[in-house]
Amino acid sequence: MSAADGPARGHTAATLYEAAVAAEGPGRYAMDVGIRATWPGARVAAPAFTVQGAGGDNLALQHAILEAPAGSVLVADVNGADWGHWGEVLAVASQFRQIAGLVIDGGVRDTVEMAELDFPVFSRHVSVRGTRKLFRGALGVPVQVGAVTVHTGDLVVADADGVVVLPQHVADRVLDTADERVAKEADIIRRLKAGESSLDIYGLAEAGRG
Ligand SMILES: O=C([O-])CC(=O)C(=O)O
Ligand SMILES: [Mg+2]
Repeated sequence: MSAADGPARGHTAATLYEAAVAAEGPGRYAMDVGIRATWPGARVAAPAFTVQGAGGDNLALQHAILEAPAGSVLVADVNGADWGHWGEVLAVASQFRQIAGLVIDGGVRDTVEMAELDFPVFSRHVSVRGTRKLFRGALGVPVQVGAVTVHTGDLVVADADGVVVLPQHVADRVLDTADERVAKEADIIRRLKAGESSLDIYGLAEAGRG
């Protein structure tokens, strides 16, 4: 488990999504599938610091880099706009301040450089078009990102499968449920490797017979 996995105890986004549904019932725990890792292997698990910006402008993001606590992940709404709001320069600035990554409902650029920097970024678009720097936006306010309302302090876990957001008041319960789920799956995998079928293990042999 790397330091970046600490707040999520090393659990994946998919495990935490299932654990959230099991522990809390149906809800919007996952961003829509349009918000994706911008480079293979990108992952982040950290508390959110929210940014309300404007499409085609990255001044709010530049302020957020200075305001966000070390260890947080920036979660930004720029209205889904397909400009390159973020790139190598802002990633380097963020790393200097120990910001853990970026999730943005909009576009970014310099994705190869961000992979080389090992700076995780999740975005709706990748775009070469640069932005204005005029709108200071609002920091730390609730934002709508990937169809989820995100508050500063929510636990964000993002990987190759997508982005999960856990409000602070449910995070511990969901993490405990995820621990149990992983232990159960380890046992299922052990039984599969011993030759049992998934239908028998899950009690599905007669399912769907009508
Ligand atoms: O400079 C910008 O506006 C965005 C960018 O490409 C970078 O951060 O490298
Ligand atoms: Mg650039």
